[in-house]
Amino acid sequence: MIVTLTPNPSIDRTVSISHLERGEVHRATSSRVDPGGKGVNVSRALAAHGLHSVAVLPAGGAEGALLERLLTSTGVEVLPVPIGGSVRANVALVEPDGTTTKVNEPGPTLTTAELSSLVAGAATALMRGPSWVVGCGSLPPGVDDELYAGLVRRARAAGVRVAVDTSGVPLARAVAAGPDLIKPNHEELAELVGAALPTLADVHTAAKGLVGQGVRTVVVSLGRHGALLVTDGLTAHGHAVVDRPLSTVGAGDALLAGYLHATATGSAPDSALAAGVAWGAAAVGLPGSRMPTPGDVHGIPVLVTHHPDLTLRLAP
Ligand SMILES: Nc1ncnc2c1ncn2[C@@H]1O[C@H](COP(=O)(O)OP(=O)(O)OP(=O)(O)O)[C@@H](O)[C@H]1O
Ligand SMILES: O=P(O)(O)OC[C@@]1(O)O[C@H](CO)[C@@H](O)[C@@H]1O
Repeated sequence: MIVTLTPNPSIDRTVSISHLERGEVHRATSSRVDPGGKGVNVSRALAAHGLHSVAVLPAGGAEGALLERLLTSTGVEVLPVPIGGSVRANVALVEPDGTTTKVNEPGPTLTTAELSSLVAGAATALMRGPSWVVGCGSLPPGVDDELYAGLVRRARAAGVRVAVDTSGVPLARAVAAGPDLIKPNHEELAELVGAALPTLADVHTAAKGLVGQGVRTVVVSLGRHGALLVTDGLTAHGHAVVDRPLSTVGAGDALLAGYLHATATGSAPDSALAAGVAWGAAAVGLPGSRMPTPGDVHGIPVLVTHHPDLTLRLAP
């Protein structure tokens, strides 16, 4: 069983349009609604692969009720923490070539009592002895930047492996607490280390530095350039080609879920990287933030190398 903590979940509406024109009225060609938020997506992907997942999240308002209903119907066990505000709604505008423009609301302000209940909810789920606990996504207004660092400390005290996928100050604080895994994308890693990282060599050096600071595993997602795994004794790069990208929303969450699923079922880190890259590539080929099933992932060829071309220049 894997526990996810999503402090700022969402209802994701994905709207397909023929071409984005600033300031114009657009007629959608189709639209879909998915339960959203990074940890929610990790839970959905795990459930789609038959692994039990418990999603801890604040729930309130009509969107919160919809989120709970949609998520439960995917097989995820939801541990909702009631809040007075309403869960946010995020919108993605997708053009035919897969170009995605996203608008994310800040989310409801959590009161001190609601935040305490959320932390207590995560602690209760930890007591159930999951193979991993994962804290993912942005923090809503009113939530302390220390939230994920606190989760890392609690999980370590409970002997549970802990992963964090977030950005900015909350990520820096979590790193200082020494998590087992972080999954920044290229931009989040650059922000974390305070430097532009134009080549794979730069990304590798930055990830190595974080391992030196006490992060056990760094998995950097690099969009169409795949993902780089760095631990104390291992560097591996995984890559898969996607011919027709439909939507990249949630691809990083699918990658993380694939990695966690593989390690939870006994895979070594480099095999887990291959699984993660396959799940991420499968997600890119699906509409909206639909999470891949085993059928979607099956047969996707992934190239894993321990000696990647570090001179590779990464697209911004
Ligand atoms: N165009 C693409 N072609 C092939 N694989 C892709 C492509 N885009 C993403 N992927 C796969 O999905 C993974 C995650 O993508 P990305 O780096 O965009 O994550 P992210 O920025 O965290 O996304 P999100 O926050 O929307 O979940 C990549 O590491 C890669 O394996
Ligand atoms: O605003 P955050 O918390 O950074 O990201 C939220 C979000 O964009 O992330 C998921 C995709 O990774 C979506 O389901 C959701 O809308």
